[in-house]
Amino acid sequence: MKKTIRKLSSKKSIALIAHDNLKDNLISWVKDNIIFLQEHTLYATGTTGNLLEKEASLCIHKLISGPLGGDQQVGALIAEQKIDMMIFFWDPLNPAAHDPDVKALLRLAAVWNIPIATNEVTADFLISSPLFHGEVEILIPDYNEYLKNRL
Ligand SMILES: O=C(CO)COP(=O)(O)O
Repeated sequence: MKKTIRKLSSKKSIALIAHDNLKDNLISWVKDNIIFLQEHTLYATGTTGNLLEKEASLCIHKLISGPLGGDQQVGALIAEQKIDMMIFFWDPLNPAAHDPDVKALLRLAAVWNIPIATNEVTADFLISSPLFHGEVEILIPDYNEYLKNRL
């Protein structure tokens, strides 16, 4: 597929998500990195977002809780190019009722080529990258070209 360039500005829109067994880990990671994160626009699925607001006093755009559609909402925002990066503390050891939604979310993040971390160590790598703090160009599907070829 033909690609085009998308610019991620230095102020990024970041989705924060954690499965239940990893919510405490995400809360401490966010607290540890609050000085960096508070510069950006933050989104989160329902429970994660409410906990982060309470525990880390951050202002967060809270979506619906994951099992009730929140993962799909994040996926839709990624497809609309409204999310620049995703930190998802994903639990690989526990099956969830909404696993198809999680898979769909990860797929859309790959399609739209945004940086994602699905564990804490990768989140550390992302947040300590110079690219996190600056403007970045990424390659994404050229939607206009894609549509032109199909019509
Ligand atoms: O289920 C989730 C991710 O798949 C997260 O949803 P909550 O933040 O509502 O727990």
